Amino acid sequence: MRRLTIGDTPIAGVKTIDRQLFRDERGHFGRLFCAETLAEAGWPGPVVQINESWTSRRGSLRGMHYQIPPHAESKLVTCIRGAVMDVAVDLRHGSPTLLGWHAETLSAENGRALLLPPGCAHGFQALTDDVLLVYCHSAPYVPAADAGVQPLDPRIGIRWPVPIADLSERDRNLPSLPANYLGVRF
Ligand SMILES: Cc1cn([C@H]2C[C@H](O)[C@@H](COP(=O)(O)OP(=O)(O)O[C@H]3O[C@H](C)C(=O)[C@H](O)[C@H]3O)O2)c(=O)[nH]c1=O
Repeated sequence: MRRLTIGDTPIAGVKTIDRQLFRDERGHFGRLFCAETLAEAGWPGPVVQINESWTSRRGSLRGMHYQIPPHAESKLVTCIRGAVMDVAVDLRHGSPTLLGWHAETLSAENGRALLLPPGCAHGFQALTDDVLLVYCHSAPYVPAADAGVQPLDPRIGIRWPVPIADLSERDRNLPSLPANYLGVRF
């Protein structure tokens, strides 16, 4: 069996990555990234930065974030402690699924990760306390390119599963999309 198994989602380029976890009486061992396999899933090049994100409370929500061109990035999100509902939103101009969203439950237990292509905003809600995510990025963080859309925007309509606990000031104030929103040319 392959260490990383790629799955499609209804949004082009958004892929599930199922990680084989080798379990024994000590615990488990699993692969987080494989250039050869993830190239098949559309990963564009080297991993440029790796980040961690720790969220203490169930219900906390982070997102929806993306980097604007020319700093758009692919992102691989892996949950190594706890569980989240992880969400991708399609913001690509001309995409047949523009403003569509897709959610996956990522957890340390299920070993599932989510790969997002450039042009998709990312966010998640913690389904447990004490959640730890690892992010692989295909482009560096550029503060001036750090953009976001409102996670509670009714035009997107993400159904967050549990009552929202913590939401940052920034995320609370992210813009909702205009009625004539056509997406971003990535
Ligand atoms: C994304 C990023 C942020 N930062 C700095 C900027 C802030 O001073 C601090 C916290 O950033 P932020 O409040 O944007 O963190 P989150 O709200 O967890 O956002 C992240 O989680 C959402 C769901 C994502 O998909 C993004 O990867 C990322 O935006 O880290 C960096 O130094 N490097 C980075 O790559």
